[in-house]
Amino acid sequence: MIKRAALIGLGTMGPGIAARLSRGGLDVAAYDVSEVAVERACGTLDIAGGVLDRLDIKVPATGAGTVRFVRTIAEAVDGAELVIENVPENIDTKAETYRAIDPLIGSSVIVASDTSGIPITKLQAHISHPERMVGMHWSNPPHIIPMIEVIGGEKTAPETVATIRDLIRSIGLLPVVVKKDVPGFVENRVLYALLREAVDLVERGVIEPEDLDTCVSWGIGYKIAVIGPMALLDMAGLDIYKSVSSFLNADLSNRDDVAPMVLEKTGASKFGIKSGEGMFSYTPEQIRALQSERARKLVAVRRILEGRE
Ligand SMILES: NC(=O)C1=CN([C@@H]2O[C@H](COP(=O)(O)OP(=O)(O)OC[C@H]3O[C@@H](n4cnc5c(N)ncnc54)[C@H](O)[C@@H]3O)[C@@H](O)[C@H]2O)C=CC1
Ligand SMILES: Cc1ncc(C(=O)O)c(C(=O)O)c1O
Repeated sequence: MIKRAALIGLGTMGPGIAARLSRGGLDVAAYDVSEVAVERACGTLDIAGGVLDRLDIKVPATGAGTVRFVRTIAEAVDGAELVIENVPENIDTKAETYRAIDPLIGSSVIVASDTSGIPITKLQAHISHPERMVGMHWSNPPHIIPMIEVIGGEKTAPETVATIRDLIRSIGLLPVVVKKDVPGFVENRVLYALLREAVDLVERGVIEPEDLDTCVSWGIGYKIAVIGPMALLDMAGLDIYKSVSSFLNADLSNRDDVAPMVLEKTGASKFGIKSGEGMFSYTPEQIRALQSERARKLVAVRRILEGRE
């Protein structure tokens, strides 16, 4: 079983992934090109650890692993059996990272990408042992959300997929193997179908952003955590779905570019929480309060869904 992992990229996702892997018994060497990112990651590890305590995530009998922050990519991958690439969602940045790693690792090392949806087949073109490359798509916040997609590209060996699936399972997480390497895999195809429609409704003035969130969170969201989409079809009745989809599908957003509202905001550096303004505005105090309130609620909901309270 894999014991030593390298984590490359410590932005939004990295610290939570490091915390969860070490709680599962892995020793993690963590690296980022940005000193600021490393400092922030150091600061958030303990917070993530506290959340894992509240989730009752136990350490294995062999003991907890460690997180070691290192200064070079070579130190990070030295001795690692698994390298998790977690750099920005840009194929050139990812390819550059693989080129840096490639001469430093042996042919038995698995390289996993946390890409949100770039096909693994495209990524593995930039590495000399493509059979050892796999998608390992965590969901944000990664120390709280237990599901991880596992995706093989055209050249991924089935054993590589099986090893990552088994690793995820062995540390108490929920692997879902995606059978075809489609862009966005499954989670983000479903999420982006929802987000495209949500952005379109707000942009067309059908609803205010706050009301859109109330509608989706208390209508669909709350329900869908308990009853998944396939089960929901049976609960509603396929006859109803047939009738509604016969007129509604044609009216849903089929935009195939990025919505103007999103281009306008990103053009003005309004990225959301990371810049203090996006769809909504946030002060630093509000961000801290929101993050702890969200973690508290997600922990409580997860404990109930797992039948622990
Ligand atoms: N933000 C999210 O909700 C989710 C993101 N992902 C995916 O995970 C990956 C990372 O996403 P985020 O953490 O959100 O990105 P981010 O932009 O917050 O962090 C990326 C980090 O990578 C670092 N970096 C850039 N080039 C590097 C290099 N050559 N070597 C080492 N570090 C480097 C940056 O300094 C930054 O700290 C992306 O592929 C993204 O699509 C996956 C699931 C959810
Ligand atoms: C907006 C958005 N985009 C991508 C992802 C991802 O899973 O890659 C997420 C997420 O919640 O994890 C997301 O919210």
